[in-house]
Amino acid sequence: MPVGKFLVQRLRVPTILHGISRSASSGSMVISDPLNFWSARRVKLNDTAKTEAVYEPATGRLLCQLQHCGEEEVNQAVSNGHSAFGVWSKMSGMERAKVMLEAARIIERRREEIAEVEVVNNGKSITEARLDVDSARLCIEYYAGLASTLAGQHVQLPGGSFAYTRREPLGVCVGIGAWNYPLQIAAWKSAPALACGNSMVFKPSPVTPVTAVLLAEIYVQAGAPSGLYNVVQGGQETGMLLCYHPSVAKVSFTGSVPTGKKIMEMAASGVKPVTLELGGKSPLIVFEDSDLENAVRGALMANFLSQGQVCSNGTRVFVQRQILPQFLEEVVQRTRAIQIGDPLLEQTRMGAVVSRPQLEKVLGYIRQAKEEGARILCGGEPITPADPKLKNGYYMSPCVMDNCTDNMTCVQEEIFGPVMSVLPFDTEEEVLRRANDTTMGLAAGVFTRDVKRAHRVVENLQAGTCFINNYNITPVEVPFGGYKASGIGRENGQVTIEFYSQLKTVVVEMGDVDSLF
Ligand SMILES: NC(=O)c1ccc[n+]([C@@H]2O[C@H](COP(=O)([O-])OP(=O)(O)OC[C@H]3O[C@@H](n4cnc5c(N)ncnc54)[C@H](O)[C@@H]3O)[C@@H](O)[C@H]2O)c1
Ligand SMILES: C[N+](C)(C)CCCC=O
Repeated sequence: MPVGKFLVQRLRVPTILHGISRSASSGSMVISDPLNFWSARRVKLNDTAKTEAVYEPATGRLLCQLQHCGEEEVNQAVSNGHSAFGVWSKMSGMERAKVMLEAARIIERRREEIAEVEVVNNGKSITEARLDVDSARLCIEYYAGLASTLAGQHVQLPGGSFAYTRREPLGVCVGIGAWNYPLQIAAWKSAPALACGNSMVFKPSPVTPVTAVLLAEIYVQAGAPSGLYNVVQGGQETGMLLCYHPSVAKVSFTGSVPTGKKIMEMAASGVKPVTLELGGKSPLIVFEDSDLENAVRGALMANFLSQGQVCSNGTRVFVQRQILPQFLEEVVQRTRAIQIGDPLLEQTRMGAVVSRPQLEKVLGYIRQAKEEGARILCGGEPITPADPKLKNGYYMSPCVMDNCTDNMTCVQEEIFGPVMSVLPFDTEEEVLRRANDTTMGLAAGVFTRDVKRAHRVVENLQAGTCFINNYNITPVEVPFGGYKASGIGRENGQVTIEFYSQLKTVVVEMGDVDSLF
């Protein structure tokens, strides 16, 4: 990692963020401005609004108070979205691209400060947060590039008549996000939506409400019409108001499977299309002929990014029995070496879990795994870093477990924390059956030097995204999404245009009407 380069950029950036005072050190950022956003500005709700405390995971300190939107505010945001849609949907793709590219340019310029805010709100390391900001920017750039390519077909009909199709936007799209990739999720949803000519009302997770609003300000600064991308804050109630809203054309959701099912039911009542990016319990298969060094690196990337709070994580690591001892030795050694601590420090590779309840939940899974017979090879303990300002933060050591079996809770359920379960296997046929034996199917990975086996295995894996000899790489040019209960639709790549637009067929008669009556 070119840490030196990052450091230089960090020192160069301005230190003032709208409504946020900071100095690049955990425990010092203050967020005072309202976090709801429509009419091209931050909106303070009246004092009767429901509020919720938001914490800094690194220190456990109160970061801000979130005001939840109710029916009146959701109506205002959707109505703003509607007004913007009237303007934006009539602009050419090139005109829309210009605004989006300007937004991308602003994000690039403000990379460091945005990444720092993400760290303070989410707890992930600054190194990872920078990559998330890059992914958000790249996604906006990518869809800006596609905006002017949206086109229909011309179809010749008898007698000189013809038909054509128009690819049209849907209207006001709702985005609802999870807390693990707050800015990236907001960008992965808004970029294709806006490129297609839609407007968006986005609701971040109430745990991580801050950076989605920065994106809203950036779109406005880039020249977006007022109301093009709005942010309403809140939890389940606010989300439900959005899903049921009669003026909302589509819901794009990222979150857990149980919530995804509810979203689908609510959208069904209004016959609205949904994109669902849900959870996973993905397999990573390591064959005995793998490049062991790369397989170990891949297993770490598959389990410990973002404190293990990654939907696509390969948390069921199947290792062919012949190489199990060497694999475990290497994985454990490297896991023990992961630097845990203040997520704003350059050397930190694992920051804080997002919240106290999430930390307790993850530790609870580890306790249960032990009771069910798993052996803890390293980690799995709460940690109190030496720095006194971090003493109330939500830290734990990354955990590797073996002696796992397919029926254990830790192997069946999404833990969403830094916990790797290792399972031995003997044959390709056996591992495929076991890898697919789950209701979910977000991602999967295979490490092998045998190119034929690699492709044969991925062909038979029931997962929307498969990695060969790597893991958790998600370039914005390629589709990302799940099979089975892990989701519906895709994000990223050209195909996502289909999920944010609709086709209108126009039939043109050039002769007389040939009436049967
Ligand atoms: N597939 C993906 O791309 C992807 C990416 C990131 C996270 N995830 C998944 O997200 C989950 C973790 O995130 P989470 O805990 O924030 O998920 P969650 O399902 O609890 O919440 C997600 C969002 O839904 C909102 N919400 C909750 N109940 C709602 C309701 N009844 N109606 C409308 N909105 C409602 C929440 O406020 C939040 O904004 C994990 O399962 C993870 O795998 C998936
Ligand atoms: C960029 N990652 C690490 C693959 C995360 C994708 C989004 C899932 O949580």
